[in-house]
Formats: sequence, C-alpha cells, structure tokens
Amino acid sequence: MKTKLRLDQVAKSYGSVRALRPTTLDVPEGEFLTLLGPSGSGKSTLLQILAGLTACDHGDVWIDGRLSTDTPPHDRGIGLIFQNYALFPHLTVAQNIAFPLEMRRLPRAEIDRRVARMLEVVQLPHVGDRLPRELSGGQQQRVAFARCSVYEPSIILMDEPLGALDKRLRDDMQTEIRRLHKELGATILYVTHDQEEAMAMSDRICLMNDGGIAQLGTPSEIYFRPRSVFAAEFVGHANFIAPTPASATSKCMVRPENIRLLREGEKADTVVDAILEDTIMLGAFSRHVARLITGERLVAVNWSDEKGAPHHPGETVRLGWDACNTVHLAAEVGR
Ligand SMILES: Nc1ncnc2c1ncn2[C@@H]1O[C@H](COP(=O)(O)OP(=O)(O)OP(=O)(O)O)[C@@H](O)[C@H]1O
Repeated sequence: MKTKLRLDQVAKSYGSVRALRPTTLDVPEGEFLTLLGPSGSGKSTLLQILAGLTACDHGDVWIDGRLSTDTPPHDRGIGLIFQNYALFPHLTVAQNIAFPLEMRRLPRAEIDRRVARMLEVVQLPHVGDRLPRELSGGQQQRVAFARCSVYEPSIILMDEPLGALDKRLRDDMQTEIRRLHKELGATILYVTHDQEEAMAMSDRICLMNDGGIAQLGTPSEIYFRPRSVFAAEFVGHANFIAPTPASATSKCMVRPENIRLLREGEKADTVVDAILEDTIMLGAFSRHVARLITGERLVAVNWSDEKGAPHHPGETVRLGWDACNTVHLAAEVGR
C-alpha cells in the first residue's frame, strides 16, 4: 500500500513544554487513522504540523512521497476541519461550499456542478440557498465537510469535529463521516479523546500519551492486546491481576468479558474466590463487581442468564479466566 503521509522523527517543543517527542508515523493511502489520547498528549500538535500550521523543531514531513516539511499549508493538498468549523455566516450554503473553488478560479459551470454533487454527497440537496444559521448543528457540520471536500483533497485532517454536538448527533455524524470516507477514498486523520468514537470509526488508532505514540494498531489490537498499563486503562476497563511468577512483566490484565462468574464445577485456568459486591443487569449483559481477599476489585461482564441462579451482594463467588485472555503489560511503553 502506498504511503500517503509520513512523519520522520518529528518533534516540537513550546519553550520548556515538550508537545511532541521525536515521532515517526506512516499513514497508508485511504486509511482512516484516529489520534486518540488524553488532553495535552500532543494530538493537535501532530495534526497542525501535518497541516503546515505549526513548524516542527526537528524531523521531516512527507506527503505523497514528497518532502513537505517547509511546504506552505495551501500547497499541501490537505483539507482541514476543526471543532469550530466557522461557515461564513453571510454566505448561503452553496456559496460557502463554492468558496474554495472560487479561490482556485474554476469556471462557473464547473463550480456549480461540483457544489451540486457535494450537496448530494452530504445528503443536503435542498438547502443550497439557506444561510448557515438556518441549519441544525449537524447539518452545518455536513456543510463544513462539503466545503472542505469539494476541491477533492486526498488528505483530510479533522480535529475533534464532533466535539460540539450532542450524543445523538455525534452518532449520526460518525456514520456519515465513515460513509463519506469510503465514497471519497480520502486519507483521513481524525483527532478525538473519546475512545468509543475512535473504536467505532478507525481503521487504525494511534494512541498518544505524554507527547509520544503509546501504541499504534487496529481498534481490536488496542483493546485486546494493549502493550502498556496506560493503553489498557485508557481504552475499556482493565482488571489488573498479579503476574504469574514465571512472567517477566510487571503487570497483567484481563478484560471484564473474559472473567466468568463460574457455576458449580465449572473450570478455568485461573480461579479465585471473591465476595460479590454488586450485579447490574444491562439487558444482554450483566456486570458483576467482586472483591478479592486482597481487597482488589474485579469487574466481570457476562451474558445475562435468565435460568441461572440469581446472585446477591455479599455472597461468595468463584471467578475464573483463561491464560489466553491474560495480557502481559509493560508499564512504560511509549514513554
Ligand atoms: N501554542 C502553544 N504554546 C505553548 N504550549 C502549547 C501550545 N500548543 C500546545 N501546547 C502544549 O503542548 C502540549 C500538547 O498540546 P496539544 O494541543 O497537542 O494536545 P492535545 O492532545 O491536542 O490536547 P487536547 O485534547 O486538550 O486538545 C500541551 O502541554 C499544551 O499545553
């Protein structure tokens, strides 16, 4: 697969603040890559360097196989969408979308054709004559996407584009952005600090911490095979368990759905006794919280069982998990 974007040992500091440690990252053409991480982990800095809006102190940026470290933003062929995607309030939706094409002095007929097509793509064919304030937040977001995509950038950078929207609208827009990604075939770099959003949307997730890449992998790899305590805790719930004497790692982890509340006589590679503190029935799943003699709490999420004996807080239960579901963690990966 052709590499679309490459960061080679790119680093950035603001005075004494190290916003980005020397970072190397390859993004293949057509990939949807999400930068996920806590506030201040360097996500926006990385995106801004790619966009050319911030200069890096060290390293190089390659776009489409061309050295682009010093290329000005408007010559990078990159579309940008940020959280405060300001549409021009005094221009109609169609005029907003046409704007980048007018800047590029395309013929009028070509502009009209592309604007009409983009309005179809974002499924807003009838709002071209409206002003932005006559649209809902989600519709405005789609217009912003149309304005950014209309000149067909092959790379689109999005920094928390759904941050300002409510949950329902976010869900709809996530689906919409995925659909547009497929339709346009663009390479998308997407910044969020919302792990569920990252899981739902990405081909790969670049998990960032403390100005560096903590882990790079598919959503499934990051969830099931986190390499560090940070990665295990940042994505999903992590049950930390004592490492076996033979293992060289400092900590081990099991996901809640891999810990079973064992029935009478049921076996598992590791079995521990615990006091059940709480059971919450969530529909298809039930979530159990149990305390070990050592005081640690484990969370188990199992299929709900209508016919099984009901569980009560305070009762002693047996929890079990299998060796293949035990993940060995290195504490300091990515630091
Ligand atoms: N212009 C600036 N001047 C000084 N420090 C900055 C500047 N921009 C970013 N920083 C610092 O660099 C670090 C990384 O910031 P960055 O915005 O890249 O993080 P982020 O992961 O995008 O965070 P958030 O999710 O809060 O947007 C932070 O410590 C931040 O305070």
